[in-house]
Order: sequence, then structure tokens, then C-alpha cells
Amino acid sequence: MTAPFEWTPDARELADLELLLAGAYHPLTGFMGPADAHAVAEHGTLSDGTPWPAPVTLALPGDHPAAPGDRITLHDPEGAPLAVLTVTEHSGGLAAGPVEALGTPEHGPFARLRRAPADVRKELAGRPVLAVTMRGPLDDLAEIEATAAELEATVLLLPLAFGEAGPAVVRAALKARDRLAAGAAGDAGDATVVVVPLAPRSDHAVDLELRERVAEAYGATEHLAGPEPVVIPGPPHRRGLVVFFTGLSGSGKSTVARGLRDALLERGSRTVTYLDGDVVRHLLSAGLGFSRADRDLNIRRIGFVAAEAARHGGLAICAPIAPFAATRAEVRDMVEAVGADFLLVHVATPLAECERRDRKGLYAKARAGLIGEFTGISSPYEEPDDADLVIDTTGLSVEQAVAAVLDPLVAGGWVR
Ligand SMILES: Nc1ncnc2c1ncn2[C@@H]1O[C@H](COP(=O)(O)OS(=O)(=O)O)[C@@H](OP(=O)(O)O)[C@H]1O
Ligand SMILES: Nc1ncnc2c1ncn2[C@@H]1O[C@H](COP(=O)(O)OP(=O)(O)O)[C@@H](O)[C@H]1O
Repeated sequence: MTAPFEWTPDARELADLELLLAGAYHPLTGFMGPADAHAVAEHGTLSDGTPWPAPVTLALPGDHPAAPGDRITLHDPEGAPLAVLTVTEHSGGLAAGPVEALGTPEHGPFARLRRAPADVRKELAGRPVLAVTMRGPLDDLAEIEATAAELEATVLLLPLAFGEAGPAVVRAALKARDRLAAGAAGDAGDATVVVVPLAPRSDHAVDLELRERVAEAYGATEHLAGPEPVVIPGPPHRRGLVVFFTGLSGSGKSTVARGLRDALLERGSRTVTYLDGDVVRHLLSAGLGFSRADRDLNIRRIGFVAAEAARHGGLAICAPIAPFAATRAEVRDMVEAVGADFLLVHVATPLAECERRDRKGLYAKARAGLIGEFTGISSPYEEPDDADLVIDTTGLSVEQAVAAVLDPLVAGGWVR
């Protein structure tokens, strides 16, 4: 039986897919099921005994109907079809089976430096190959030069480009190649750079073994792992920041958020993007209602825009109700993924006070049954347990409430 399923894997799975299709994960030709993934994690072999260091899996929701024999077209996030997975097993939340390429994928930055392992092997054949896998700059080239000289080997620099830091690692490899060419006599002087989209594994030993296996697929006869990158985050006032208010309607989110925006503009030390709730609902999220699915989409859109502002070092302020913990956590992840900071401010004014204020008369309408799915009345609000700051505006002046947010931003160095 075949069904025309379509699926967009996450970034890590897409990186694995690219390596599977290129033959860089030889002898693997597809994603593993739970039994192989378990065997690999436990014993470092597939269930048939073939040595392999790390699980290579594709998650599908448990209720996805794909069954053995079905074909799933795998897309990139922009919708371009990349490959077809023929399902041999769908269990434990994983879809297993071989993958076949559909056309040539678009690769983004440094596409010209991504090459099939077979081509690289062919080009470098006949001499020992010293492969250096790298996730950060190679400050000291002496070991590479010495090893290459000793082995009479060609140097193959393999920047492991994954995620936001990917292009920087490739630039570091190109720089290392130029320095080798300028400095070295002989073998290290004509290093080849090939970009490999290998996502890091959390277990360091597993990560190193997988790097070695992949390096072998590109023809390595010897492998050196470059040093772990040292990430030195910029000072807080230069980093992107998203201040994300959450709380019931009438709790004071917009009032405090606007006050914070104005205070920041008066100081003038940061660029500010204010994603006003009404503007969002009228423009970015026009047409969405208050079902869980619509609220989640609304929050994801807000998170997307805020993360884009923060990616470039900006400070974004958002003030939606955002009643669901899982969606707030998604936004935190989106923001942190671009290297920015995320501060969740829970405006924890109790429901009774919000209802007493009832600035827009919505609570009265909700109590009368005129508005359905109203947060706190007929739709849930999940209290955060991961708030960075909690303020109850009951009995506070607006100035005091704004200061309760601004002061920690100054104390934490985000605002000068
Ligand atoms: N059913 C229901 N539930 C909650 N709120 C409702 C509803 N219908 C309309 N409104 C008005 O919409 C504002 C909340 O929109 P948000 O975008 O912040 O909500 S959410 O984060 O998507 O849940 C909220 O504005 P604030 O009072 O500023 O919070 C309400 O005025
Ligand atoms: N300390 C305070 N901080 C924020 N709002 C307050 C405070 N004290 C009273 N309020 C009043 O509470 C209401 C909060 O409304 P709003 O800011 O629109 O809330 P939300 O955006 O959470 O729905 C406003 O009428 C505001 O004047």
C-alpha cells in the first residue's frame, strides 16, 4: 500500500538526511527504527551487529498513519521536496526505512563546498588523507602540519556546519586553508575544504566516533578532531533580548510593556521592537481566533518576529496572553537558537483583580456566555513555572510595575 504522505523533518534530521543521501553515513542508507537506535546507543552496533556509533532517526507523531510500505516525501522548511522515505517500520514515534534523493537540494551559504564523499575520495585517492573535522576555528595549525608531514598526507578540512554557527565554521576552515598554504612547505600546503552538515551529538565520545566514521567516508586515512569551539557571548547590552510578558487579560501586560518601551526609548541605548497585542492581532495574526490552535499560531508568529529582531541584536517586547506553557517554551527555544536571551515576565495579577478592572468589559461578557473560550473563565491559563520575573500589579502604580521590569534589565547589564 502506498500513500502520498509529506513531512518536514527538523533541522537535525534534515542534516542527517543530507549525509545519508550523500553516502557519508555509509553503510547506512536510511533512518533507523527503535530497535537499531537502541542497539546503537547500548552497544555501538546496529541490531545485526554492524558497528555504528550514533542513532540516526526520524521522529513522526505517534498518531501519524504511515505504515510499512508507505512512501513519505520529505521536504525542507521552504517546501522543496528532498527525498522519499519508504517506510519499513513506524513505531515508538520513529519512522524507519531507506531514503532516495529527489533532485539536487539547495544548500545556502557555501553550497559550492558541499561535495559527495565519493567525488572527494576519487580526487584524493592515491595518497594518505589527514582529515580534520572542525566545529570552531583552528588556532594552532602546528599539529596538523606536523602530522601531515609525518604521514606524507594531503590535508582535508571538514567544517561541520550545522545551525547558526555553520557559516562561521566554514569561514574558519577557509582561513585555516589559507594559513596552511602560506606557512607550510609541502603536504599541508594544498588543503581541501569540504563542508559536512553533521549535527553535534550530546555525548562527546559518540560525537567523536561519528566524526571519525564520516571523515572515513570522505576518504580519511587519519582523523584529527579540531578543538571544541569556545563560545564567548557578547556583553548583554549587545546581545539580542526578547522580553516576553504573559498573563491574564487585564493583568497589566500592555500597560507595563508600553511603559518599558517608552523608558527604553528615553534612555536610547537599545533599538526596540514592540509587538503590540492589538497590532499583532490586526495584522500579523489577522483572522485568527481564540481556539488553542489559533492562539498557538499567534504566539509562534510573535516568537518568530521577535527572534528575527533579536537575531540582529535588537530588543523585542511582546505582550500576549500566551496561556500555554509548551508554546511559550517553543518561543524561548526559537529566541535562544539565534543566540539571544529570553526573559519571561509573568504578570501574575490574580483573576479577581483582572475581573474587577474589566477595562474592556470582556469578563462580564465572558461570564454572561457572550464570549466563548475566554482565558481564565472558559479557557485555561497555564501558570509559568519558568518565569524569570513575576509581578503582581495589584496595588502597584504603573511606574512601580515598569520599574520592576526595567531595574533587573539594568542590573543584568542588558540595558545601560
Ligand atoms: N476568548 C478570548 N480570550 C482571551 N482574550 C480574548 C478573547 N476574545 C478576545 N480577547 C481579547 O484578545 C486579547 C488577547 O489576545 P492575545 O493575542 O494576547 O491572546 S493569545 O495569547 O493568543 O491567547 C485580549 O486582550 P488583553 O486584554 O490585552 O489581554 C482580549 O481583549
Ligand atoms: N501597576 C499597574 N500596572 C499595569 N496596569 C495597571 C496597574 N495598575 C492598574 N492598572 C490598570 O490595569 C489595566 C491593565 O490593562 P492592560 O495593560 O490592557 O492589560 P493586559 O494587556 O494584560 O490585558 C489598565 O487599565 C491599567 O491602567
